[in-house]
Amino acid sequence: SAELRAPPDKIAIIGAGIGGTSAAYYLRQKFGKDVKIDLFERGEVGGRLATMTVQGQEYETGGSVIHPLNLHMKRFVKDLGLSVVQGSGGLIGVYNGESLVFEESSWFIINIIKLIWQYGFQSLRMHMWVEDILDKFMRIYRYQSHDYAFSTVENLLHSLGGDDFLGMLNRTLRETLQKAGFSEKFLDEIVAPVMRVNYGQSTNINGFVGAVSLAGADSGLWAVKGGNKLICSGLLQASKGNLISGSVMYIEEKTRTKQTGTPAKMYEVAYQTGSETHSDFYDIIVVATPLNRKMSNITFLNFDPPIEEFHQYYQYIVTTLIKGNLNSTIFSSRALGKFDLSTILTTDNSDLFINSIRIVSSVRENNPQPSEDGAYVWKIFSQETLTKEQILKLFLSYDYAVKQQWLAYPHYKPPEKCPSIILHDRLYYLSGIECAASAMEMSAIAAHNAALLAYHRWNGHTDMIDQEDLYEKLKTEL
Ligand SMILES: Cc1cc2nc3c(=O)[nH]c(=O)nc-3n(C[C@H](O)[C@H](O)[C@H](O)COP(=O)(O)OP(=O)(O)OC[C@H]3O[C@@H](n4cnc5c(N)ncnc54)[C@H](O)[C@@H]3O)c2cc1C
Ligand SMILES: CC(C)=CCC/C(C)=C/CC/C(C)=C/CSC[C@H](N)C(=O)O
Repeated sequence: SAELRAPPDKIAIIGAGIGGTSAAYYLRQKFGKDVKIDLFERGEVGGRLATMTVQGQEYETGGSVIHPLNLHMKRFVKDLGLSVVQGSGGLIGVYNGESLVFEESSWFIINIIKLIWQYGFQSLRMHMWVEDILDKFMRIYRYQSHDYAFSTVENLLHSLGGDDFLGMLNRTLRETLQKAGFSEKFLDEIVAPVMRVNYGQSTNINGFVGAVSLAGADSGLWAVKGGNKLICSGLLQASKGNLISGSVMYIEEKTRTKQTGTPAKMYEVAYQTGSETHSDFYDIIVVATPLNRKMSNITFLNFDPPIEEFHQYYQYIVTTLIKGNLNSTIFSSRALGKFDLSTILTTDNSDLFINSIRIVSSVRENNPQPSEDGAYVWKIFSQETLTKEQILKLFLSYDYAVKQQWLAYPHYKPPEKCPSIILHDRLYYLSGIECAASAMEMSAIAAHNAALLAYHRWNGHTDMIDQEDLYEKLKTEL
């Protein structure tokens, strides 16, 4: 086996969302029990995995659904002894501002006939297109289980799907699907509404995130019982990481004399807790938050060459939870009691003030439970905060409304140039993977990769980084 250097004394992780906490978990696995791991978090553990309470029950307001083939998330749930709840099915409709252009039926066979009648076999072809991409995407688990790491997001994607995967970053989903022969009607009425509910954007997002978004409309989606953020607190605990509640302000490289008496290059992390400023020194840093002024506001001081400024614009989205009785007549002429849709998606129509609205279950239930008067909790995604007039238009009556604003995910604008993972010698950036696609599993994959990369670079194992033709090489291994 390859020779190992003494492990680092101290590692800092900035951000305790799913990216930061899974990085702590994998770094502990790689570097062993003696390294001190500090996680800096200025808000809540969980980050964009968060819940809000409506009349005593908690509901997801950020990252909510997990794909059945998201193997890191599945593994965390198993290792941490958590339970899952299955995504409730329910019927979906698509509203274009005037009428429902597509409406699911509770009869499976009627649905199939409807889909074929309206769109031919495009729905089936779309399913196969996504499945093919997912199939290649799954190669990452094999690479990571053999400890291989990548120094750029582009190298990682190339190892999974070659030039086709990189090409998807450079073209819009619409262009990609048009080339594949999908009709404008199908793109407008089925694909665009899925992009709006999942990423609050149009079909002009890059093809890769488009495919992830379509996977997010697959069946079998699940969530963590009690809230997805339980994974983050669980990983933090399992990794024996030390949580520091504070906001990191700057990082600077300095030469320090270690306890052994030898001088070493270390990173100073300066952070604020309340009105006090503190600082500490680290051998390795993993940045697990999007690096831009609005989101993390971290300055890199005196680096030579300087660390580039990141300007990725993040999409503003509002999640509103409302317990009430929907005024279904604005979507359909069907009598109030006969309206049976539980999700309404919308087409790309700038006159619409919502992206989607759907009935949700609390974090402890498999199925949504109405109150005695038949009111459900509805989750609405919108580009702006809903006004009282808009809420009154949507609901015949409502008891309660709460909202959460997000800079949710990158505003995708292909061609995408992904930020470097290696920002400096021992300074790693995990959130750059969101340029390809933002999802819980993407952050977990980036975290595993960053931990492997940090470990191999620390030990000089360059043969474990950016290996080409990995798929072919590993095919022959047992
Ligand atoms: C409304 C919404 C719905 C979504 N739905 C889904 C979904 O259904 N499925 C899915 O897979 N994904 C979904 N996502 C995406 C998913 O939530 C994110 O991709 C994922 O949670 C990102 O995790 P992260 O740890 O990389 O980043 P974050 O969760 O953003 O974590 C970064 C952390 O760093 C902290 N931080 C920032 N700056 C500093 C600083 N200077 N000092 C200290 N701490 C700092 C922040 O407070 C934050 O907690 C959704 C996102 C949103 C917003
Ligand atoms: C990373 C891979 C291969 C799959 C992830 C698929 C997935 C779960 C995508 C969802 C991404 C996302 C940002 C969803 C936001 S909204 C979620 C849900 N539709 C809701 O209404 O709350």
